[in-house]
Order: sequence, then C-alpha cells, then structure tokens
Amino acid sequence: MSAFDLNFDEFVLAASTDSLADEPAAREAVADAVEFRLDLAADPLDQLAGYDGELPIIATNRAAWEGGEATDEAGRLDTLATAVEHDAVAAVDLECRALDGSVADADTDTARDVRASAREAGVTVIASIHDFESTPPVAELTERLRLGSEEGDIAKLATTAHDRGDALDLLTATHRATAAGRTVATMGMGAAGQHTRAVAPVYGSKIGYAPVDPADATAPGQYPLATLREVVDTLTTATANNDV
Ligand SMILES: O=C1C[C@@](O)(C(=O)O)C[C@@H](O)[C@@H]1O
Repeated sequence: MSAFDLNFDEFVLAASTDSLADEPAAREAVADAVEFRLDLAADPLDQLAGYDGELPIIATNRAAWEGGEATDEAGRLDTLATAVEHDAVAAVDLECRALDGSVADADTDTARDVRASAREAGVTVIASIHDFESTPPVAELTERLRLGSEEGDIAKLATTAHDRGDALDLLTATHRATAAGRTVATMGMGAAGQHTRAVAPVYGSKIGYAPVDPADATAPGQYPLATLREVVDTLTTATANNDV
C-alpha cells in the first residue's frame, strides 16, 4: 500500500488545478486529492517529477474533443502513460468515449494500453463522460453510468443541467447506479446543476471537484473547495446519523 492510495469507497474531494504548487493550499482547504489537469498545465511531466506534496494525484489530460485543451491525441495519451508510473498518481481519468471507441478522434488502442498500465500499477481508472449541452433522461443517464462502469473502475458523469428536473434526474441516476453496486461520480454543470455537487454524494457519488481558487474553476458551477468540503461533510454525516 502506497502513502498515496485513495479509497473511493468513501467520498474523495479533489482540488482541480493546473499547478501542483497549489497542493499545500488544497491540503489546507482539506482536499483528499489533487486533480492535476495536465491539459491545462505548463510542463506537466516536469511538475510531476518534482512533486513533493502529500496529497494523492488524479491525473487528467482532457482531450479537446471532450471539452479539454489537449489537441494532440497520441501525445496526451503518452503523457498520461508516463504519469501513471508516478508514485503519487493514485487515479487516472480516461474518457469513456476513448475507451469504447465511439469517437473517431480518439486513439482507442492507446487509451486501452494506458488503462492496462494503470491497472498494473494499481492506479484506479476513472472512465469519464461529459455532456456540455444537456442532461438526458434518467434511463439514458443510468445507461451511460453502466457503460462507464464497464470501461473503468469508476464511472464519472458530468452533464449540463438547465433546470431542477435535470438535477433530479442526475441524482436519481446516481442513486440507482449506486444501488446497483456501481462506483460512480456525478455532477451537474451550470447554475441549475450546482447544488448537485453538494447533494450527489448523499446519493453515492464518490468524487467531487472544486478549484483551490474560485477564479480558476475547471467547470461551470463548481463551488470553492472549502465550501464543498463543509457542505458535503455536513450532508453526508447528517444522512448517516439518521440511518437513511
Ligand atoms: O470531469 C471533471 C469534472 C468537472 O468537469 C466538473 O464538472 O467538476 C471538472 C473537471 O476538472 C473534471 O475532470
């Protein structure tokens, strides 16, 4: 067992950042992990090589075709392959559509190789799914979480919520997937989805993302790190105490 292990049976609060120099501030705001956005970072592999922080790292190198900044598909996967060798990297984010081959811009064989290397190194694989337009109906959300669970150890689903009905649908899908024994992480993007970031953990969502500095949010509607920590801890403890 490494000092950098993450236990996704419990909720993990990740501080999203493009700079590992943010680690002390993330730790102070009581994050459990740093989500290092390699696609947004300057010299990401040098930063990783020089990392002397205490928090485990979730390595994300988001493809441009999935809303990120990484435009060179082969290069971004190579970088991820190097990242998963690093001791501090406890989890790697791979787009579900890269793994299942459903998008032409992805290099599916290489993405699967990265997944295999990650597993060999004991690194958890997060299969992520983003919808920057909408929140589909519950049945579709549930199906996406099922597919994500087939591709990764954790299925992560971020959708854009336009109203409270969308938020409720996302929470319902989270509840159903968790009840079916899947490990999932869900969050609604945008103003109407914001509260799901606080509430989804009550329904089983295992990862929350928040910026160290609110000015550097990596998605619309993220709460500041310390706020999300406090709200999630309060809500999940209250629910557990009421034994529901
Ligand atoms: O996929 C996700 C979730 C996210 O998009 C969010 O909505 O908080 C933030 C990203 O940094 C992360 O990689």
